[in-house]
Formats: sequence, C-alpha cells, structure tokens
Amino acid sequence: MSTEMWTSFGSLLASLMFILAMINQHFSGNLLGYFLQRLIHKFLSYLNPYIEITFHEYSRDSFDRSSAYVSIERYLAVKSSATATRLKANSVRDSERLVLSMDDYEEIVDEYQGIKVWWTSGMTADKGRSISFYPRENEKRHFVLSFRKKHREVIVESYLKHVMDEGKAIAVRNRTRKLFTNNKEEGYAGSVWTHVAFVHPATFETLALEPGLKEEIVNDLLTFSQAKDFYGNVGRAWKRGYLLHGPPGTGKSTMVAAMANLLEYDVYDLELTSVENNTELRKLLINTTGKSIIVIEDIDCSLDLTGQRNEEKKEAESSNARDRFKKAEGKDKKTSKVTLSGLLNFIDGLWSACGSERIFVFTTNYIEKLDPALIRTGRMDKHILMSYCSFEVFKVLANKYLNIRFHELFVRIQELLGEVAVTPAQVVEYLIPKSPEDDGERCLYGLVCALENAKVALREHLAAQEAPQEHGGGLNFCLGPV
Ligand SMILES: Nc1ncnc2c1ncn2[C@@H]1O[C@H](COP(=O)(O)OP(=O)(O)OP(=O)(O)O)[C@@H](O)[C@H]1O
Ligand SMILES: [Mg+2]
Repeated sequence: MSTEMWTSFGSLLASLMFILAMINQHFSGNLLGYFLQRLIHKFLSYLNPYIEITFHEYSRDSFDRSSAYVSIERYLAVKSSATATRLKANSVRDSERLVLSMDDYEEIVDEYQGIKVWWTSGMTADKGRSISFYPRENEKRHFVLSFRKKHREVIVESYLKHVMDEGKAIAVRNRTRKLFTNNKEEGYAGSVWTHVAFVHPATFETLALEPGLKEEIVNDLLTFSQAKDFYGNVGRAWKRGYLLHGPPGTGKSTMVAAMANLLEYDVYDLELTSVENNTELRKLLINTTGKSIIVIEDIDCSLDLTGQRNEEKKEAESSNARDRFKKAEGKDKKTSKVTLSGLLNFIDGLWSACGSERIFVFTTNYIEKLDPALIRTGRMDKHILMSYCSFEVFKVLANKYLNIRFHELFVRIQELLGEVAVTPAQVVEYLIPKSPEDDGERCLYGLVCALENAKVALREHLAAQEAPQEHGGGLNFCLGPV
C-alpha cells in the first residue's frame, strides 16, 4: 500500500473509532453498553494490524516488582542510552554505577531477526490508595510492546525470552559482587551469611603459573560457566570442584580471587570451624546463590576430618608449627560437630543440587592428609598443584612487577631456582621496590643475593644432616626473609 492509502486508511479508522466511542459513551452503564463495548473492541482489533502486550511493574496481589518488568527495564536501559532522547538516571541497589533508563512516555524501536518492535513506557496514577508510605508509590508504571500480528509467533516464542535473558545478564554484569562469610560475632542473629563488597585485584593476567596451566584452568572455568544445557542433558548438578594444593605462598587464595573475577561470581568463604553441626552446614548451603564460588581454605586444618576415619592419628603428627597454629585457632573459636559425611553431603549430596552454577574450592597445604572420599573426582573434579617458583613463573612475575622481559641476571636466577625451593610469594617480596632508588636491576640483584644465601644455608643444613632430601626439581628448602 502507498503512503497516501495508509493515511486515508488511518483517518477512516480514526473517524470510526470516534463514532464508536460516542456510541459507547451514550450507552455505557447498561447491558446494551456492555455488548456494544465488546463489539467495538472486536471490531477495532480486527482492523488493527498490531498486537500490544502490556507489562505492569506490580501485579495486583504483589508488593514486589514484577521480574519481567525489571528485566525489560534493564534491557531497554541499554537500548535507550543509545537511542532515546529523554532518559532517567537511577542508582541501583547492589551496584555503584548510575543506570540510565527510558523516561515515561518515551518510545524505543527495537529490531529482532529483522522484525521491528516498538516499546513505550507509561504510567498511571492509582487512585484507589489514598495513603502511601513511600513517595510516588501510587504511580504504576508499565511497558507496552507493539508488533505486527504476523510476527506474533517469533515475538512471543523467541523475542520475549531473548529480552528476559538479556535483562538478567545485564543485572549480573552491573551488580557489585560480594564476599560472604559465615564467621559471625557472638550473639549475631541475622542471616547465616554476612557480606562485604568483593574487591580483589587478582586476575589470571597477574597470576604467575606454569606455561599451559593458566590456559587449561581458564578454559575449564569458561567451559563450565557456559555448560548449563550440558549439565542438564547429562543429569548432573551444575557445579564443579577444584582442589588447590601446594606449599604456603604459592598463590592458592589468589587463584580463588582470579577465578571469581574471571567468571564474575560471588565468593562464599566458608569457615568450617564456625559451623556448629551438619544441619547448620546444610542451611548455609541452601542460602548460597548461583554464580558463586564456595571456598573452604586450609581444609586439612579446618576440622579433624581425617581423624574421624582414622582415630589413632595423633595431633602431634601435625607436621609443622603453622599447621598446628591454624588447627588450634579453629578449635579455640568453637567446637564444631561437622562430620566428614556431613561435608561430603554438602558438596555432593542431594542438597548440593538445590542451587546451580556453583564452584566448590578447597585449598590445602597437605593433600595427603585429606580423606580420599573428600577429593575424589566428582567432588573435587580438578586437582591443581600450586608449586614452588619455577623459572617460567619467575619470568611472568618479573614482567608484571618490574616490566623486565629479559636481563643478564636471569641466567643465574634460573640456575638458583633449580637448586633452592622458593615460593612465588617469597620471590615477589624481592620484586617490590622498597625505596625510590630500587629500580628493576636492584630488585633482581637483591633476589640473586637472597637465593645465593639460601643455597649456602641449604648446603650447610644438608651437610649437618648428611641426608639430602629431593623435592620436585629443586631442593626442599624454603628461603627465609632477608
Ligand atoms: N603464582 C603467583 N602469581 C602471582 N602472585 C603470587 C603467586 N603466588 C603467590 N603470589 C603472591 O603471594 C601472596 C600470597 O599468595 P597466596 O595468599 O595466594 O598464597 P596461598 O597459596 O594461598 O598461601 P597459604 O597456603 O598460606 O594460604 C599473594 O599476595 C600474591 O601476591
Ligand atoms: Mg591461602
């Protein structure tokens, strides 16, 4: 149809609508009026080539904002910041950023699979309520979606789902992530988890790992986060377990932060010693949300989990002072009645499937102390050894901390790293400038001296013992502070 034909069709429609409205007004309030009204609606919808769907902010019997309305609002906010001329700026709960959205009575045109749709925002004043507790509570907002009748199937079946999914994804991107803890003050009666904003600068970019390992972990994490359908199809709960083990200061906790930053997940730092019993443990699990990492640090020290299976193991066997300290620290706080089976059920039992998209991470310095059932595949799917600093790891650190890719001292450092076992945390300590005069070369020189000293100390130590011990590639000696 030409433009002129559309215009005359439009004016004919408008005149008809006017006449019908007059008839409607004249007969309103009686039975004839009711039938006339229905007739008018039928007639108008027959002529109207468009369909309109209204999404109200509040449903009749709920005080909560409709989740569909909220998702549409977020979706349109992104569209409107680019196209609409009148915008509203709001600060949103759980986000530090200002969010722009379309103002009332604005219109936005969206396109989906080549189909044009029109969104308008509107508002009606609710005259029913005379007293309101909140400002503007009586204003009821809505969005109206209009599209051609012939596109009904695509819009209803596919476009609306696309809008809802996008809206949810935007909410996840915009929120401030949280770090939860179950370690509460004595007498605290609030929710089982308390939280602060999760802000940690660690990323996989800054984490120094063996070549190939970083890519492997990143790929594994990204594949997991996109595998909702896969887990559903194979009938598994959408969760994955990581066991990070290795000596202190090798980057296990830093890796957890990098994981959370990569996937934009919240972190639940579960302090097992503060959990009274298995029931409380289950309650904590139920109160976690999706898109989260549930981490139990130093799992070997948190509870005497191995002891429950192997009674005769003495505490005196704890191999070093740091370990004993961690264990004692936990015991002082509270006597926990969490059992190994309670923990196994927490990770892999029926209740563990009540949420989705969750990663469980255990960290430990002593993998050999853990009960095999706790770390079997399916519970802890991926075991990652975070080991002493190799030359490859050192090169990443030197590049990050000093912006040095190669230096003549590197050759000596490579030799020394093959002879003394030092952790990345210890190496990093020498790569941080301590005074304005500390340039890259001075830092590297300081590291070489410290490694040389450690080598001498190690020789003397071994000579005294006359029993050399091999550990991995280097000798098992930890470099002390300078
Ligand atoms: N692989 C690494 N890459 C970059 N930095 C590292 C690495 N390992 C350790 N660090 C640095 O050392 C510090 C301590 O590391 P982190 O706390 O992650 O060690 P950890 O393995 O968790 O130790 P622990 O077993 O004592 O808990 C971090 O602040 C980080 O800066
Ligand atoms: Mg740690």
